[in-house]
Amino acid sequence: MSQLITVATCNLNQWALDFEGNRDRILESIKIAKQKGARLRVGPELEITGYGCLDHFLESDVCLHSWEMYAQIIKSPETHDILLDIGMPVLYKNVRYNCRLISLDGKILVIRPKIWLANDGNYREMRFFTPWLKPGHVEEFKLPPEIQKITQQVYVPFGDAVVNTVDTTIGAETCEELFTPQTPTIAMSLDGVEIITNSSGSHHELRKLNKRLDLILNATSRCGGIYLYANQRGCDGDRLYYDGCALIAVNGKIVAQGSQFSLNDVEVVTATVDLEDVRNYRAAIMSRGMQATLNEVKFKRVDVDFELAPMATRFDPSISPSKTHDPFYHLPEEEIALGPACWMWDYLRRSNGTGFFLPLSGGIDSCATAVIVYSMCNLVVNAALEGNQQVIKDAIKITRSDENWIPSDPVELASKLFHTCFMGTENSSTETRSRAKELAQRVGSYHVDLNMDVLVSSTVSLFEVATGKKPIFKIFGGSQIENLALQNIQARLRMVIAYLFAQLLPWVRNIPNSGGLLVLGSANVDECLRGYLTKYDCSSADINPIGGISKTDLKRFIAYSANKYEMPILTDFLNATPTAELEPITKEYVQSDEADMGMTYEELSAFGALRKVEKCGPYSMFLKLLHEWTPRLTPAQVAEKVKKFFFFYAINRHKQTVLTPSYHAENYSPDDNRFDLRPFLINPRFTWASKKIAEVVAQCEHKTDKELNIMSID
Ligand SMILES: Nc1ncnc2c1ncn2[C@@H]1O[C@H](COP(=O)(O)OP(=O)(O)OC[C@H]2O[C@@H]([n+]3cccc(C(=O)O)c3)[C@H](O)[C@@H]2O)[C@@H](O)[C@H]1O
Ligand SMILES: Nc1ncnc2c1ncn2[C@@H]1O[C@H](COP(=O)(O)OP(=O)(O)OP(=O)(O)O)[C@@H](O)[C@H]1O
Ligand SMILES: NC(=O)CC[C@H](N)C(=O)O
Repeated sequence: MSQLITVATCNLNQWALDFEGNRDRILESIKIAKQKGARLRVGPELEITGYGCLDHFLESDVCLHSWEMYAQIIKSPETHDILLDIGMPVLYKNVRYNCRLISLDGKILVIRPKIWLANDGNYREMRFFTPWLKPGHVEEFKLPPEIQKITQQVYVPFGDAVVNTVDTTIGAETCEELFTPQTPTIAMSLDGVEIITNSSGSHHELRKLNKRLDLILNATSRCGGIYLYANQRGCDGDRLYYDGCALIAVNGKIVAQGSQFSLNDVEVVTATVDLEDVRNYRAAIMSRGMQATLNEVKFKRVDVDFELAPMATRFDPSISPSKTHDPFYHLPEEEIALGPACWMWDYLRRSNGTGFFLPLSGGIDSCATAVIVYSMCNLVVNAALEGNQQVIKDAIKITRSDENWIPSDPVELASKLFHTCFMGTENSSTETRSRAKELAQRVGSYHVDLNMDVLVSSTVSLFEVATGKKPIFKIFGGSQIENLALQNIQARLRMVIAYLFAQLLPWVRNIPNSGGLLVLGSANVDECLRGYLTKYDCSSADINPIGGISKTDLKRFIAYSANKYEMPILTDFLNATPTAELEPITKEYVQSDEADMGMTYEELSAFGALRKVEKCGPYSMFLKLLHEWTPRLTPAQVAEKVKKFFFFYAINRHKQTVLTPSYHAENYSPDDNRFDLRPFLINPRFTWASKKIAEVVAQCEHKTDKELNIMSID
């Protein structure tokens, strides 16, 4: 007979160190889970502190406040009558662990420390936590005195134990553990654990969700079982956007999937599932049965007198199992429209900002940034119309609006919080100026159109007076160095103007009690990688929503937005050649990004992925591209391109150290702060690798060893 149970997992928008806010969102999720009839509620990893506290985890205050919040949660009668799986750091024998605390009715059943910590890419868990390197091992943990008074317990099991209810067995897995070759799910499921919880702090990256879902579906398809995935969602204080997508899977099929991007701070996902389905599924696979019989890992079971299916002995026609459905994925262009927009909203409300200021050039990148702000305004309006009180409250606070105001039109909202500025010089074309103006009108931003030639010429004159030398552009006979200096001064002055306007525009507009605006930067990931930007110019902003996105993806996003938001002006941006407009335009010469860089944006994406994702140095990148790009290019041309890429990457690496914090979106991001740790003084000629590349080129060109005069390299 079927044994139906209702279980809940959730996406919570936690904020690092916001103990009370985090507590309230946890309480809210428990309340909703109970209202939906769930008997088990799972929350995200380190939900009490917020996942991204980083070195704050080293402060004993963080553990103390975690216990204080935890005590308030489990002591409240509203959180009783449901099994709770809550995440926080715990200090045991002076060692800090990243833990799950499973409790019922104000009593702790088990504390399960994370065994396999996340320590690559964006993650540094080993800096703050020690892994519990003893799978299956359990010890006794003496609770802090204040907690003893609340739970009436002195010792609780600490380690890799599972919970036995009257009717089933539950085990916890934490985020990264799902990504390991030998996931805890395998041993637990072979030992008869039927429900596995996974509490995550997992960030968004374009096109990554399928990896997470594949792992969950694959694990539950091979092992059978009910899998509850919980995740943090939102910007909890840095470059990452945790992308929720809480879900419930049974035997390789999804029965409930929460949203990936949303402005809802608390989203509870429930499903009604049948324990008998797990048993039937597993018991029908004989090979699995043999492995289970031979399995030596026996988990300590912590018994609790509680049923997940209290009515199982009687058929209840009002309860029916949730239906299975296919996984849902957004298109990458939708991910760009939604992820950075949600991140910016969290950033704006949590930084107590008044709005954004964006230097709008009439090119693709700043255009994409503007459209993301517009997308944010759409999300806010939709959430407000759905009655999201938190969003309405935040919107009123940010825009200093009347307390009865409800955002109902994205253009109106943008007109209150979004400011754009075209900063023209004599090198600007009328096309870029008018494109910027038209886009600003369409999205509703408060737009300033100015000319800054007087500023540029007076700065150059000052230099002339001080040194007696006058730099001139290359096309008028100047040297490369003069040409660069004349470009950079325009770009850098734009940054100074941007900060001045960001500070004073709300004052100009008589916005009451306003602070300044956050300055938005819009250098894309490829420009950053190649260093095709001026250090401390408009790329130096407060935050950059597109700094982790490739030019190719930004173009796809603009094409998608032209339809989605009915903005025909966006096709003009797509059709324009990307140009910095820092050099004079003549009949024979118009500056172009790709010509200037000596490589295309498409090539940059390929170099970027090979360097970072495939871990290629110059030599192995050359070998890989040799297979891919010949015979379209000769081996010598491939070698030239690879060397050129590494040359510019190396000479400009220092720029990464001061890049504006950007939304992390791309797996080949060169972000120096967290994701791509490299030296910033590198010999750009990579001499030894270059010799080895030359050797292969010669070999391909059928030259003899003698002709080559090859050095011994073994
Ligand atoms: N290893 C190292 N460690 C630390 N600093 C280092 C350094 N090497 C140079 N530097 C310093 O870096 C500075 C040179 O870098 P930087 O001032 O950026 O100047 P630079 O890289 O020489 O020129 C900027 C480039 O960006 C291009 N660009 C394209 C499109 C748009 C824009 C724009 O801004 O709108 C710019 C522009 O055409 C030009 O090719 C100097 O102060 C130099 O001393
Ligand atoms: N005329 C301008 N007015 C306002 N801002 C500008 C102007 N030119 C450049 N900027 C700012 O400086 C940034 C870098 O300039 P750059 O010319 O490199 O742009 P880009 O990378 O081609 O981006 P875009 O496609 O937005 O022009 C732009 O994204 C924009 O924010
Ligand atoms: N918090 C974690 O363990 C996260 C690591 C994991 N690889 C992820 O990206 O989801």
